[in-house]
Amino acid sequence: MSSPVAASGSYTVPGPFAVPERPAVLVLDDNTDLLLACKLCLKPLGCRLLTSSEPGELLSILRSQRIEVLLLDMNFSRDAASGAEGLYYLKQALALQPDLKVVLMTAYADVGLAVQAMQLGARDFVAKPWQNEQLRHIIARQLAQVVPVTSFNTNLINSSQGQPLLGDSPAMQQVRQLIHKAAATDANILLLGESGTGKQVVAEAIHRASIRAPAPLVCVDMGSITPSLLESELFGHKKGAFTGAVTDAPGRFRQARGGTLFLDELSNLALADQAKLLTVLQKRQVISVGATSAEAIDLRLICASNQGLQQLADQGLFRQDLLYRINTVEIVLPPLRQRREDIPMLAQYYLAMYASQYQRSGLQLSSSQLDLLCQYHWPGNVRQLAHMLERAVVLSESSVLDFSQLQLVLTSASPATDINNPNDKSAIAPPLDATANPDFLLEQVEAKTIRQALSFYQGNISQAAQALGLTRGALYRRLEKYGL
Ligand SMILES: Nc1ncnc2c1ncn2[C@@H]1O[C@H](COP(=O)(O)OP(=O)(O)OP(=O)(O)O)[C@@H](O)[C@H]1O
Repeated sequence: MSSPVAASGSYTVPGPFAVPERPAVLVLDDNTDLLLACKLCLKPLGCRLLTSSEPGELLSILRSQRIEVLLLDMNFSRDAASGAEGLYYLKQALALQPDLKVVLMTAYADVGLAVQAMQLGARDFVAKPWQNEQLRHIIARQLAQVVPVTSFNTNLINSSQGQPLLGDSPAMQQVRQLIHKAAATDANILLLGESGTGKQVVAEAIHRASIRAPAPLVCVDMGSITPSLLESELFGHKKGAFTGAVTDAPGRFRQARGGTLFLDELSNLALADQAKLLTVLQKRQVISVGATSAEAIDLRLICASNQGLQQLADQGLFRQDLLYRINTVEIVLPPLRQRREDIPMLAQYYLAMYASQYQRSGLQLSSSQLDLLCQYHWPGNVRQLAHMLERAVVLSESSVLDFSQLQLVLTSASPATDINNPNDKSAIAPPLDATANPDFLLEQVEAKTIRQALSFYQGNISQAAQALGLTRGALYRRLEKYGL
């Protein structure tokens, strides 16, 4: 890829991916050291950066120039800790510029304040002290909403604007370091880890932190593509190439031109299709179905799998040469039960997010309930935790969240397990108790069948969903419901 960074430092990606004007981020904090740290941290995003230590200047800055994102401290006066000043300036800023994307800087304990701020219109918050990578992702996520990258309206492409990668445990710090190193290169990356550990979040983070960020990130769930259409979906087709090909279609490789192609659930690829993918990667050229000439491709490839691809290669189910081609950098996402110290932060984040979304102010997480969350073994990882918080926010009748209404077995902590290891069954939750209420028998049967399907397909969500006649989304909802 030719470098898109011009001498001025502005992005000049040609063609449809050009960014018309650099958006501006204003950082407002009375600590000048922190302002400098923010400048250095956010510089790689390529946006215009303004800083001010004078909250009184906020409105005049907003009146004098276009600001897209405001990173706002909550306390300015000496010894102030209530956050009232931050809320005051937040309201003022949004009254003047309602589409301003405000990210607040809070202390960890300020979850109530963060909820209040998000209800007033703040878009996100970042807990101090932050990891640089985390702050960059949070701001990049807001910028992504004002700098439209080319998007393709199909169900194979994730339309979300991204999710900050949370977690400061030693395991996640190692992941961040790898992301940082890999993002700076154009290397192919393989993301491994159980379902729900954040592989897609990491893929988005790598894309956003890379030089290819202004171009599209195209996500393809290999498990959801009909095998007979795979070649056409990935490489495109010419009009008339087969019945139903009524127009030319570019295919995902071309759609990701200049950017990143994320192939999720790669273990679902049949051996014959693996050979085709390998040829494309070796030659760095694609040929549409029905076309006669090849076209060069320029993209970064990120692949993901919740099954160990080396194990599959050892069993002859995955091509070793393809594995070597895609795993230049390999990042293994740890299961949540192996980084329990991240659970409070994740729980608070999702509590604030869903409380804001469902307009439930004043919700609290008691320390005993938080302990329960920290003890649970979370076979569905962060996805399950997020769903659990959402459900608790919706169902809770008092201001203190209560997880007892949820049909999850939160009482027993299971040992650390590896879902990629077929011999390791301890990630499976204990069975629900039918004797407590015979009406649940039908649900028991459903839970058991799902467990069997998961065990049979060795944790492969797409294959299990297909075998059960469910969409992946419907299967995820059931996994969460039964605590599987
Ligand atoms: N570190 C994290 N910080 C914040 N949210 C996270 C994190 N990891 C995962 N999530 C959330 O959990 C959910 C699942 O994440 P994601 O889709 O990235 O998992 P995955 O490993 O790709 O799962 P699958 O293998 O099933 O596709 C998403 O809602 C995502 O936002």
